[in-house]
Amino acid sequence: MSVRVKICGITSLCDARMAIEAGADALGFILYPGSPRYVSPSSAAEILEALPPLVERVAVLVNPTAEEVKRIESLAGFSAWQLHGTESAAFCASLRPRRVIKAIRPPWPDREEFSFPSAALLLDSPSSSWGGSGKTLDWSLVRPFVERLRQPFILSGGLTPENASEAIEQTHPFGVDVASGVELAPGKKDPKRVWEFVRRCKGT
Ligand SMILES: O=C(O)c1ccccc1NCC(=O)[C@H](O)[C@H](O)COP(=O)(O)O
Repeated sequence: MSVRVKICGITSLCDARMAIEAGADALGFILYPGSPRYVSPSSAAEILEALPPLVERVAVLVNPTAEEVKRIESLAGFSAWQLHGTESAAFCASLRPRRVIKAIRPPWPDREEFSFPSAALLLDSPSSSWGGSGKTLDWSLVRPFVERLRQPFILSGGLTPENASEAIEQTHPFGVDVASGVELAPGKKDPKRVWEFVRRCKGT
């Protein structure tokens, strides 16, 4: 099975279409106003409405309230919810039956904590910002942690077209996620790097 690829930090329809054409399985929209890749829920909604089917549409949030999730849900057709802050396992579980992707960073939390079936874990690198840091995760920390996980995991943190193959070989993720490694500038994707990233990840 080829590795699923999520291109994160999409801010325009043009970049969304380009990433899908390149072979991305999922697109991430950062609804956190502090991010240089911020897109408002209403702008994201316009992009989502113009997209073809069979593409995962991921809302990326930092410490949202349940009301905020409901408000965004009423505006835009997201298919998964990526939580990038300090959300508890109980909060993630409270969002069921929505599909939740919980971002975590080393030192890893107790693996039992996030083992409910609707969740995937996204392993990101330690950083002083919430995400999109471009810092590479120490891949040697991954296998010992994921060995007994019951759900799939997504590798992220400093992935690029140049290091993607090695990262996948070392960690065997279900999926990979990239933001800054395929950009011309924060919030603007580089088509050449997106295509090359997907090609390296899927081995095509
Ligand atoms: O990218 C951001 O600006 C961001 C801000 C706040 C929360 C999450 C954010 N990004 C989420 C992602 O899924 C990134 O792809 C992930 O952190 C990896 O980023 P990068 O190291 O730049 O590939």
